[in-house]
Amino acid sequence: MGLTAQSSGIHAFLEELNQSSVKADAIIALAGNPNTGKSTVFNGLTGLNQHTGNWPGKTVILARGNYQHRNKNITLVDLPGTYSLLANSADEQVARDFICFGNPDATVVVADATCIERNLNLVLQVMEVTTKTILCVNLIDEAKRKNIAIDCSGLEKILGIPVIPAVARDKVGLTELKDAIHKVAIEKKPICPHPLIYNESIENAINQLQNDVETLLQGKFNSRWAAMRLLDGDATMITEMLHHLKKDQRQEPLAIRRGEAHCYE
Ligand SMILES: Nc1nc2c(ncn2[C@@H]2O[C@H](COP(=O)(O)OP(=O)(O)OP(=O)(O)O)[C@@H](O)[C@H]2O)c(=O)[nH]1
Ligand SMILES: [Mg+2]
Repeated sequence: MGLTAQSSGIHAFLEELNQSSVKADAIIALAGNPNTGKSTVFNGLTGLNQHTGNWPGKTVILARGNYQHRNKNITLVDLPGTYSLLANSADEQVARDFICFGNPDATVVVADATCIERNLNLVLQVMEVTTKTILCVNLIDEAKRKNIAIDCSGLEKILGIPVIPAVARDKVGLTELKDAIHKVAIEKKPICPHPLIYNESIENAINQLQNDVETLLQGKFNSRWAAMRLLDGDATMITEMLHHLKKDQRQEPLAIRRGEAHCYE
């Protein structure tokens, strides 16, 4: 596919996904801190049905692959490892842009059970962008070896999202993960991530901006999260949002559909 300045990045990647020979019933982002086992989860789910390519316009390699579960075709996108959505590197920008603007049907964050606190930073950020977040707590075997026990059902209650324990290297937990993805991305099972509440002055500033931001974005992406990025003065994010809005005025959104935001019980 020929690339132009306007078709580089997220839009070109979505066009490529759209033109893929396998038509997806759902597109799932696989995110997480570096070295948490994302690719092991990806390989465990997709087997040999994979394709690796460059993110258009950047020297970042991305793998995407497919699997079938309950007669549905699921496409997984294995994103580069990232500590934060407040992107600094090209890798982090790619992961951020796909989660924030690619509108995946669900985002699975793979976390390392041996250092869950550090990993939860990204989980909380993803939950601020999308309600359709699933947490996969991987490396449970390593955690056990270190006498660390993770209370996944407790985490599920605190966060308000599905939490699936896994040992991806031994394919443990992958069926449960596929079931969770099915519920969120295909059945549109309601999820209500518990929102992070900031101190009063920050919340006031967000509230002041959010209505105007909502008018501008018209539901294209999360207005609370966009208002926070404006308050941050995150220049690369603001540029990307503007680019995304201009692009949307010229053409209809591509293959990725908007899901409904509901509550997970
Ligand atoms: N013990 C154990 N090791 C695992 C598990 N899952 C993955 N690993 C190992 O952890 C290492 C990193 O796994 P990857 O799948 O490459 O991790 P990643 O998140 O894709 O890494 P980056 O793409 O570099 O961010 C590899 O050596 C895997 O074999 C697990 O559940 N238990
Ligand atoms: Mg990897």
